[in-house]
Amino acid sequence: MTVSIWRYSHLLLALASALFLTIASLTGIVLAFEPMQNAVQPYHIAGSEKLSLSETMVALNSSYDEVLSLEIDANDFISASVITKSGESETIYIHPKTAEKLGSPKAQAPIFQFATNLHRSLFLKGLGRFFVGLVSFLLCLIAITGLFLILKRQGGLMKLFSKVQKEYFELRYHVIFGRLFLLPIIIIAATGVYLSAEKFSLLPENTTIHELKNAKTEVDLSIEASELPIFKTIVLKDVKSVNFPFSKAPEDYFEVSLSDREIYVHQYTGEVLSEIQYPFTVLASRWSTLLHTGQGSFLWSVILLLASVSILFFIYTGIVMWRRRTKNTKIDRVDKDECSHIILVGSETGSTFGFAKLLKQALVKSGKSVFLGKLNSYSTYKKAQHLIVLTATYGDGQPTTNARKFEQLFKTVQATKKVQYSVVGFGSLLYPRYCSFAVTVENLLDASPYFEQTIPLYKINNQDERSFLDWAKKWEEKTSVSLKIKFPEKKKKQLKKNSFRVVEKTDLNKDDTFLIRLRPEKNIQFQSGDLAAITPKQDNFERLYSIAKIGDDILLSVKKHKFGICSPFLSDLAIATRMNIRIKKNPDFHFPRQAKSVVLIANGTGIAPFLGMLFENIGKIPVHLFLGLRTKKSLQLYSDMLSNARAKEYVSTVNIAYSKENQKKYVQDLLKDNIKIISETLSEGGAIFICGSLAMQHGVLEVLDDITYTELKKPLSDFEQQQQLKMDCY
Ligand SMILES: Cc1cc2nc3c(=O)[nH]c(=O)nc-3n(C[C@H](O)[C@H](O)[C@H](O)COP(=O)(O)O)c2cc1C
Repeated sequence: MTVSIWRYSHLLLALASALFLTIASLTGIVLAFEPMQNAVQPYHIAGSEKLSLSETMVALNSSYDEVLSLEIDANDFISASVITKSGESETIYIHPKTAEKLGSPKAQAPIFQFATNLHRSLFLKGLGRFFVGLVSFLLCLIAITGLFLILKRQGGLMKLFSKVQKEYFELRYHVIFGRLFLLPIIIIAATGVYLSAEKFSLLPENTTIHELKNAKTEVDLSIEASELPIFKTIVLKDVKSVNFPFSKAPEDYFEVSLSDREIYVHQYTGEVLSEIQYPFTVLASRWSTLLHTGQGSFLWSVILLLASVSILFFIYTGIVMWRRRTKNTKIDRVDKDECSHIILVGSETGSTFGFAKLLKQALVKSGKSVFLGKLNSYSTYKKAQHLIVLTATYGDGQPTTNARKFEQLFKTVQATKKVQYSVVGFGSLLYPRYCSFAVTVENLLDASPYFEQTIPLYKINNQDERSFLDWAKKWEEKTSVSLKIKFPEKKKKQLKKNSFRVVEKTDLNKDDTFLIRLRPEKNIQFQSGDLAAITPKQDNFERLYSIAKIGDDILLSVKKHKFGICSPFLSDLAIATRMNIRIKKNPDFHFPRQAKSVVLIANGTGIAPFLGMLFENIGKIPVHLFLGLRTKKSLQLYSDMLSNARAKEYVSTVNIAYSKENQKKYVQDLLKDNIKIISETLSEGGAIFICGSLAMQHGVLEVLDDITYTELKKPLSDFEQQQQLKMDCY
């Protein structure tokens, strides 16, 4: 079955039951506290499970006038109905060894009574119980469809717990918590269904009845039951309840309920007069109650509590995801034949539509007429000049549901005029066939004489906004159409501002690049690879720079852009100037001191974090640096630090490619010359870090993919899933 069918089933089931599930979860949360509260009552005596029933009987007989019954609940609290020496009838918790009264069972607290009624029947008696049973069944189906969706997303059972693709918060944590709470939720739902089925007598009835043997009546009446061998061999752990004989008459007997069977025992001979093995339905019912209510287990009630909270979280995040998807996929009605710019989208969960809408807005702002549609609606476009395809890839390189017909349509719809095209692939490096449907579309368009490529296929990992802006810049340069794409401001976590002082700054080199060293005025915690968020005085926009930690200072490598704002601002700072910087932790980009080996790949100013990381390599693990620069002179800025690191054996090899020297070389070429280092690092679980421009990242990823396929017979995605690939590109 395709992903979309699972997804729609999951959504429909969830929508159908959301209200009842909310009530069931809220009351479930309240009810989870009941077994927790019970479990901490002081009525359980450690080690009592190992005592024999006979020992407790002796203690009871000597302490009370008469004993009517004994019960051991899920918390291992032992209660007895007794008539005391003063003739009062009482039900009390007892000490199993001394039969001393420990307390009295209390009635259920009103809050738990209320929650139980609402949880079980919504105060609607039979009808309510039916609904609750039905919703439990739907929850089972939701969990099962959810499991399939997670398996599809993660690439199978073996990868269930591997890295989850970076997405917006609600989707990402729907998946992360989904795989964590799936099992408890299935258990809650299945036991709920079982208990409801039982209430509606849908399960086979337990019809076995005791057939009593003829009990001996000529017996020695002086024998104490507690002395009988049978009661000495039964341990309290196995006892559920005991009904003591009504009278001393030999015809009256003990009714003993054990974990797996019920026995009637002659009170003078100990003979088993009848024995019934509990059928499966009784045991299943007992287990369902325990698992559904958490009775007797503090830990399980905590898990039930968390699972109930998680259901509310799934309802909330599910609604956010659904709203996002429907909002993004709403298409406005514009005549396709009137537009000069056609944007066609392949999107499953709506995020690609989000990008397409921003693109459309930017084009409209530039005075273009734009049609935005799905790839499945591909047709002829009378006035089209540009076609831009933005498409995601799903399920091992397949198109999205709304792009499935495109290939067929493209072959049958007869194009009528020449159109410029550009394809943007949205995908994730976690999947072996990265953006492969976009490649299919690119190839189809490329092969058609009616379509002419504006810029080559551009692949975007994890809906990265910076990459989309990079594509837009490239497209803009080629078409001279201004694209002012603005992503909506995200709510940023307010990071603490720290005051820094400029302590060192180099002159600009030939590439207009400089190093700037800033010292915090207070002691602060950060690491190389973290990000410095800098807001220049001239505007209010924050820029992120990957930092090196040198001593306690931060070191930035900055390229001054003529028409930039932040880089000229930094370049103009005088020594000793104070400024505020927020430090954003970037734990996925920290040097792994425990790794067997590390490869660092950078171009230009992307070397900055590595300048700090090298000096963290105190264990002197093999570290190979691959660096792409423009000219030999570009290296001067970093050469002292690199020589120092080499002298201290913090770096094993430094490989540099110059793109503007006679022998033009890029960092990708260096990797091709050092296949062994790359494949060994990956196969022994080491990490590869990439920092620098997005264009470099694209080239490097292609080479790495080739190396893993040819050398290790695995796709690069396998290593991305193992979190061996760490990237910070811009
Ligand atoms: C179940 C599933 C399968 C996926 N398969 C691939 C794949 O084979 N190749 C790829 O590059 N990306 C794959 N992705 C990633 C998506 O293409 C990527 O997240 C995309 O940005 C989603 O866009 P949308 O929200 O518009 O559907 C997959 C994602 C999911 C959830």
